[in-house]
Amino acid sequence: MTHAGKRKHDGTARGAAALDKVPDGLDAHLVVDHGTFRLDIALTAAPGEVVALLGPNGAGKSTALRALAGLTPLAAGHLHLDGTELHRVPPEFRPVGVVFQDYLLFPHLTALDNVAFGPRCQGATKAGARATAAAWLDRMGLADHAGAKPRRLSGGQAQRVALARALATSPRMLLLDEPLAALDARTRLDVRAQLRRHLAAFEAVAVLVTHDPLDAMVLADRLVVVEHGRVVQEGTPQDIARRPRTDYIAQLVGLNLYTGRAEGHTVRLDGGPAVTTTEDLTGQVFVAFPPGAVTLHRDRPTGSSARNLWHCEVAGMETHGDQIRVALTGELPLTADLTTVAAAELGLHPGTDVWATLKAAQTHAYPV
Ligand SMILES: Nc1ncnc2c1ncn2[C@@H]1O[C@H](COP(=O)(O)OP(=O)(O)OP(=O)(O)O)[C@@H](O)[C@H]1O
Repeated sequence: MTHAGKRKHDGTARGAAALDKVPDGLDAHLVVDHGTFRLDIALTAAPGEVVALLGPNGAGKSTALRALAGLTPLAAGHLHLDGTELHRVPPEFRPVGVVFQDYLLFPHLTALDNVAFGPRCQGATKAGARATAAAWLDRMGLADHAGAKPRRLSGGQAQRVALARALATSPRMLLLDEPLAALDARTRLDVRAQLRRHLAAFEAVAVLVTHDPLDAMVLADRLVVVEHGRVVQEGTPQDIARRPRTDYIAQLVGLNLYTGRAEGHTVRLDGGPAVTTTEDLTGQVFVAFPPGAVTLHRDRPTGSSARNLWHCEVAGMETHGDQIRVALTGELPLTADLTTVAAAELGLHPGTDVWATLKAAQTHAYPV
């Protein structure tokens, strides 16, 4: 992947001038006022980079995407794409392609004419636009469906036509709103893999909005997590999964997450007990551990090598994949994953008194 900031410097005056140029890609500060809801996020993306806006319902993701597309006005901030101020460019003249959640294909046009629509609007001849559209449909593996009307396309095919339609205009920024949300689970798997390949081949900026962490992690190079109209964390999927900074993200990636004050290998959790960790830190920290790292016992264990031991009560249980996810309250509220056999052997039910152990090596502490 290219990166906007990394420009070659040839040491000449021209090289120096190029360095002064505003970097290519997206540089936005989006402020949108919806009365009771205010969006205020900074967003950057380099050409070739795929950025996912991830967040719970109502976080402001669609509002951000609409602002990027020019469909919602900015109350303040700026919107630069490849050094051009897009803010004042009418939506139809922006070099931006949008794939909407329900694709919004023209029902009366064939797949080919849906895709040809953009190039035609950009001034291509009818034959030229159709040739461009045919090439895109071919690239999407849809050459055989060029003459089909949208109602005859499957969800996955319609999604690819919508993507082809957005890409056929050679946009400098591709916006995707919940690109896989309209698909059933089986189709989703295939379409996700295809979309990943198309996004990887796309050389300009791509921003996608999703509340599905798997879509975000698979499709994006970088995640920007939005809650209540603000960015709460951004980074690579790996970094976010390893070091969540809010409860929402911790739940998303399936980790128990706490804050506390570290002194060496001991973290005194805010309003809770101490946790022994392998990291040697000082000051405010996060402590995270996966539910699968917790072991439950009916009797207080003796001789366990685990450094952490808490007295808890089962608050609830639910199936989680092929495991049982147990919610615990007590000394430390936490979630534990057990095999069905282990849960049966322990005879767990809401209200059961249990002891939870956790090895220091399975915790992860990092500065706030
Ligand atoms: N045109 C509008 N006028 C007033 N309020 C709006 C408008 N559009 C969105 N909102 C409000 O802005 C907030 C953010 O909505 P938005 O659709 O951007 O969230 P989201 O993160 O995309 O959520 P979802 O995942 O449910 O689509 C919500 O509280 C919503 O009610």
